[in-house]
Amino acid sequence: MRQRTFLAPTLRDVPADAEIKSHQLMLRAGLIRQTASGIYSYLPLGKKVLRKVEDIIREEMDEAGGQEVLLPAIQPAELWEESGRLHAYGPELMRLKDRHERDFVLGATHEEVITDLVRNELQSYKKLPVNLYQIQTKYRDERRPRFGVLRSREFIMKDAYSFDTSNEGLEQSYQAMYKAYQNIFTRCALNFRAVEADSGTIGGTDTHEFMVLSEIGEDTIAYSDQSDFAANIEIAPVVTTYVKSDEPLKEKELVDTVNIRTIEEVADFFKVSAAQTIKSLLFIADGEPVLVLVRGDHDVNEIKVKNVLDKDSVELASAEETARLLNCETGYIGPINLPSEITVIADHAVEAVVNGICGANEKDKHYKHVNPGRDFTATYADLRLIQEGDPSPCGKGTIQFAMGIEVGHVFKLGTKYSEALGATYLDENGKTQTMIMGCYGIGVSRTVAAIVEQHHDENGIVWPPAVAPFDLHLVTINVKDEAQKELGEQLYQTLKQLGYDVLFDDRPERAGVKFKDSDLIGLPIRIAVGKKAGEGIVEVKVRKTGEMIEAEVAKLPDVLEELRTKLG
Ligand SMILES: O=C(C[C@@H]1CCCCN1)Cn1cnc2cc(Cl)c(F)cc2c1=O
Ligand SMILES: [Mg+2]
Repeated sequence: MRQRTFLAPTLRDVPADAEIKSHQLMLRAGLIRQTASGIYSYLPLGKKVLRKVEDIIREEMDEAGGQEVLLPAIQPAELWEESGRLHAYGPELMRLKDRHERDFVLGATHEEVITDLVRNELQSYKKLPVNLYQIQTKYRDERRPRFGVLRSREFIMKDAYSFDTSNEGLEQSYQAMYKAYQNIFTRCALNFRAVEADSGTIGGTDTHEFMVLSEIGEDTIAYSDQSDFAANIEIAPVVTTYVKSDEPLKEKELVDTVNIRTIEEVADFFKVSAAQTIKSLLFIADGEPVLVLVRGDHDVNEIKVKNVLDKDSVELASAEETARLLNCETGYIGPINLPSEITVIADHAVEAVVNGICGANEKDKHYKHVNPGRDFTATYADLRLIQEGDPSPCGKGTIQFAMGIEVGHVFKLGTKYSEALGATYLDENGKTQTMIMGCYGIGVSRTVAAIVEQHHDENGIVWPPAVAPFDLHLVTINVKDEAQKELGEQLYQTLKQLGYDVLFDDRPERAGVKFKDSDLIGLPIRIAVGKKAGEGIVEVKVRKTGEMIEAEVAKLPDVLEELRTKLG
């Protein structure tokens, strides 16, 4: 490809609203351009990388027994009505009407569509198990799109769906996908971890997220420093055991605490550590008020609260709701003298508090010498966020944190959708059975951004060869010099005949501009045709290491072959 006509508009300056390196570099190197908030156009360089990642995904999915399909982005609302999800999603699910005023949704995911297809086409156990996948654009109207294509409103996903006749079958499908994901992200040269995760709105049981380690990741991974345990902090179990002090229980006492609201203020006022205080948060779970207690030095894990209560929606009560239900403001609420309709659940750590402090459900008042069991009752569960230094739930080592970008998510769905949509088959005894499903997603466009996050330096992107938009960057330094021009043109043909995908910088630009653009675009190897063209000598540079080699043109094929083997 000749750069003179190639659409790769590079930018010298960092665009103002691009906060992270991958967003900045994908704009500056001419891979993407924003069309609207959270909506991007892929220019040729970006599209070529997308295709490389997609091809790696296809190879591994096909190898794992997947069959590629393509499902519609415009989905009849009736299917979402059948699954019960049409009204479960708010504005994030984009909706439209056709010319006949019929309702449709823009595909945020495809459980309904694929289950509808399978229920119509597969009726016998002989045709199962099956794994169908697609690589397709998804639409989710994120409230706050950010970080370029990492969190956009239109994005490319590989989504796969497996259909089995037994839980053992599902386990095999799940493991096959898990292995395929490990291969995919390894081939994309990503440093990633598979972590135990929460199945969220989709339901189902086991689920793992594939996280690319990165400081700008939005997810917190809790991992053991002495085993391969790793989990999204949302579900990482706390196994700490608490020893109750044997100090004598003192009489509960009501204390004036004017303007003393936060845990820090309370601990400071009573000259105790935060671990001596009880933090109370009022939640509304499917419309019912629930008071959640954690020790003052811990934080509530809202996903654990939701899972323990087994409710569809669990939200922190607003200040108004708190005032209405407890007749005081949030800084003074507590588990004592509660209206009877309010359930109290507490983290295990609270049970071991002796002579603690908590809000008195009265403005400017706290109780001290509070003792769980004597002064209030609660149902105890693991409700707190795990912290660095906590013992690992696997029993070996202690927990450390790392930030991650979720690029993959695999789920055991079970019969949630096949039940709702009646995807059944006749088993070997002619009995009707419900198919057992799994679903498996990869954020393809997000993976491209994650690769840039992990593969760049101060001069620009450093593409791993397997996903680079071109294999080689051939640069004629001075196109006005006959010898350089001639050799450049000749090498362009030779390298293409050797099977290399070559970006040829034949532009009448100054050397400095060409080298800056070349480092920014970041192809693995650059061949510069310069002053020694007359002697048949070119300069070969390895982008990743900066290594420079002067090579005779005749030896270039061998030099490149050697580098290709070394670079992988
Ligand atoms: O998508 C999944 C589960 C798996 C992920 C892998 C591939 C198949 N689906 C979960 N999820 C996430 N956000 C959503 C957003 C909207 Cl607006 C929606 F309507 C539905 C969903 C939704 O279902
Ligand atoms: Mg996910």
